[in-house]
Amino acid sequence: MRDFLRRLSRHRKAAVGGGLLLFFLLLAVVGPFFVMDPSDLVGRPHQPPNAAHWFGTTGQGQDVLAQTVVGARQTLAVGFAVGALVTLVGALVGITAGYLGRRVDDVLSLTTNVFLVIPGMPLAIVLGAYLPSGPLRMVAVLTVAGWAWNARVFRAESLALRGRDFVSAAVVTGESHSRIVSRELLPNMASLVGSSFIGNTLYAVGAQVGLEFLGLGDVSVVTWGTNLYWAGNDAALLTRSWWIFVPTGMCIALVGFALTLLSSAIDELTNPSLRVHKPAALPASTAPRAHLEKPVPGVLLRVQDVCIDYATEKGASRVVDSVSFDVAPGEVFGLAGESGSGKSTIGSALLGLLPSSARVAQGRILFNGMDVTALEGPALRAFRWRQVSMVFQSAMSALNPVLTLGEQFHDTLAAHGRVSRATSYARARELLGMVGLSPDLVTAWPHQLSGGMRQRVGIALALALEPRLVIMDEPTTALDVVVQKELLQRMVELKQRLGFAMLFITHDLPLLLALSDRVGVLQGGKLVEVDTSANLRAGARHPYTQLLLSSFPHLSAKDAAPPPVQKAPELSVSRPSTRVAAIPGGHR
Ligand SMILES: Nc1ncnc2c1ncn2[C@@H]1O[C@H](COP(=O)(O)OP(=O)(O)OP(=O)(O)O)[C@@H](O)[C@H]1O
Repeated sequence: MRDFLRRLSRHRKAAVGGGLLLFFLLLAVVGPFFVMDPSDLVGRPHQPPNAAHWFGTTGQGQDVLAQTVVGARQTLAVGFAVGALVTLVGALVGITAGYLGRRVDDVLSLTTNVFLVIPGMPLAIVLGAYLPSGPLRMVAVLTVAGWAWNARVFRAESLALRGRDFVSAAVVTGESHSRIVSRELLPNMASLVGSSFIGNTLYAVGAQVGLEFLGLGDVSVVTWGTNLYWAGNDAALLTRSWWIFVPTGMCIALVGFALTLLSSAIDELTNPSLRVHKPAALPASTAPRAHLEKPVPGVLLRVQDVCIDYATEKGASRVVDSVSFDVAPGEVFGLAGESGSGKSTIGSALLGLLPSSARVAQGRILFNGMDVTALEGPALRAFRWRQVSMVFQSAMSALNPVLTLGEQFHDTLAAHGRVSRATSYARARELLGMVGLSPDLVTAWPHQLSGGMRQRVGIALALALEPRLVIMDEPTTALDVVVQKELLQRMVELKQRLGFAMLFITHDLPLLLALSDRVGVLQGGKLVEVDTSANLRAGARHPYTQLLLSSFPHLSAKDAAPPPVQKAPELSVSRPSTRVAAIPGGHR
């Protein structure tokens, strides 16, 4: 929390928004002591700004400056009170419904939905007509009209958090509901509470001014809303007395602007994908930008001295360091290394899929002589999938949940040329059959498939345009060993049939040795060893490769003795999984 507040204080939008808001708060608290009574008739009506009345006078001869300053007090007080109450009631109802579920959720959700279908403004007008006048009426009316959509947001968030491991852990350790809500759920919703409060305050200021402008507030009290009400009543527009409503209008707009900036700053600080990194965080790329050169015979992909940096708050962080390797046409090249060694980052760079916070700072990635790092726009889109495709790590989330499989194939094929739906579906059937699935699944939805089936669909999609290289980024993670084995067998058969090259990324070195022609081993972003699988099996040279190999259990007594391990320099190896996959003709 302290860290968040420190970052908030350094955020430019938060500083501007917070500064503006502080100014208006000071104006509301201290300002009224320094201006004349806003109700006194102090001059002639409709006087433009002059030395005695800096903002001029109203249609009745009151001082506009005094009305603007004094009006801030009640408007902001009601705004913040409603903001806090709407957030509190919404959070209470939403979290209770989402966390407790079942009956409680049914009742609270029904109540919330009833309030949601009643339009807010008419509800506020009706309630306003019956409640006794005064600022408390405004607070009550706006809270009743505004809490429901907030409850929806909090319910959704607590439903998402309720299923998380740390909440389950708290439940099984016997913690009380109130403790789980206050210690586990609420701290994880701090940013939502903050941005909801600011959004609700913005709603409250706008709705309050709107109601008062319509004459539904207490018109005898000076607020920004009643200032506008009286400006309308005194024909300020007809008499072109702009000074009567412009100052109040400007104040409302500036408070809205300040609250929006604060809300946006909280979003940016709490949502990693919105974080803005200073351009200075990444040094200029020194990668040459040659677009095309003569392809080298026997080399399909050439990764040449590639360095990749991520922009972080502490500056550029190098996660791939001077990596070089070649992949020949039809070859299976394995990239191994512990978690975080940079494997997926390299895979993403090959397809131009690095996030905006990352960049190839040095080196070249040549695909058949074409510099992939220099590709942009339509050229990059045409290159992806037709030349190089990818099977993604997460079988569960790689498919679009709202499209049938046939539509996803059609999307892929149509993105690379005009193709009728009938042709796409025919090709989809053929590809599904090729990966061992029933062609009839073309009409199925992703949620109807198991993890293994979805990953087969992922492979079929990757082969749809017959690319020359397929990147397999941990394609069998989260699948059991039997499905894993079937899937890899199928991939090997397809590779032999179709002749594409494969870049296989995994931390499972024995699996790679069984599957690949050659293997490169990454440690901390550096490629420490590249050799044929046969040579690595016979005896890895680098201590890190030896350590990776020795960390897997062996099935036969002969293999049980690990290869001699030298002390690995600067090494902290997280033990990879103990999966052993038997591939036909593969490793041991
Ligand atoms: N957006 C990012 N910003 C900063 N650093 C990042 C970002 N994404 C990844 N990294 C860092 O880059 C390094 C390499 O990550 P990468 O995902 O390529 O590793 P990996 O070897 O594929 O790991 P895994 O097997 O767990 O997927 C890691 O240290 C990671 O923390």
